[in-house]
Amino acid sequence: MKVINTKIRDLFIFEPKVFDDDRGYFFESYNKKTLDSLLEKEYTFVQDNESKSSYGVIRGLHYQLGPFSQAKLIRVVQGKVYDVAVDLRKNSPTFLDWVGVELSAENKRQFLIPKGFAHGFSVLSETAIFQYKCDEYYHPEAEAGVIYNDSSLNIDWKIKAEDIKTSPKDLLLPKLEGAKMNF
Ligand SMILES: Cc1cn([C@H]2C[C@H](O)[C@@H](COP(=O)(O)OP(=O)(O)O[C@H]3O[C@H](C)C(=O)[C@H](O)[C@H]3O)O2)c(=O)[nH]c1=O
Repeated sequence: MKVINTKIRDLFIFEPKVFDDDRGYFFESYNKKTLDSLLEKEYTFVQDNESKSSYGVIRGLHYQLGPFSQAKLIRVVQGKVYDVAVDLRKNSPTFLDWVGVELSAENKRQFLIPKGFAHGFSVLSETAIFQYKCDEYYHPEAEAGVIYNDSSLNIDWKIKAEDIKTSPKDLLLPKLEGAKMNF
C-alpha cells in the first residue's frame, strides 16, 4: 500500500496494491497490521458505515464532539466523490486548513481522517456508494457540523451550484465562526 502525505499532519491518502488478472482484480481493502505499521499509530475501528447518493449530493460537513470524536477510513466502491477534511484541531499549525481528494471505485484511493476534523463529500458520478470505518460509535447527541458553503473555507465541491442537493438538516448547520470545536 502506498501512503501519500497531505499538507495536513496525520491526514493521509492511501493507494492499495491491486492484483489484476484475467478474472478481474483483488486487493486488501483493510489490514490493521499494515495500517498500524505504516502510520506508527494504532487505529481501532469499531463501526463500518455505507451510504449511497446521487449526483450533486453533498453530505457534511460533519463531525462528533468531545470523547466521541471519530477518526474515519474512507473509500468509494461505486462511482466518484470529492472528499474533504477540514482541520478543526485548535493546536494544529494547519487549523482551519482543508484538503480535498477524489475517491472513486476506479482509483481505489482511501482517505484516513484523524479525530478533530470536519468531513464532507460531493458526488461527482451519477451515483456513488460510500463506505467508511469509524473508530468511535455513532453518538447523535455529540453530532456537530459546519455548513458546506461556508465562505471562509470556500470549498470548491466540483459541482454546479444549481445541481447541489443537501439534507434539510445540513442546510441548518452553522457557519465556521459559530461551530462548536471541543474535541
Ligand atoms: C452517521 C450515522 C447516521 N445514522 C442514522 C441517522 C439518520 O437517521 C440516518 C442518516 O444519517 P445522516 O443524515 O446523518 O447521514 P449522513 O449525512 O451521511 O452523515 C454522515 O455524513 C458525513 C459525511 C460523515 O462523515 C458522518 O459520518 C455522518 O455525519 O442514519 C446511524 O444510524 N448511524 C450513524 O453512524
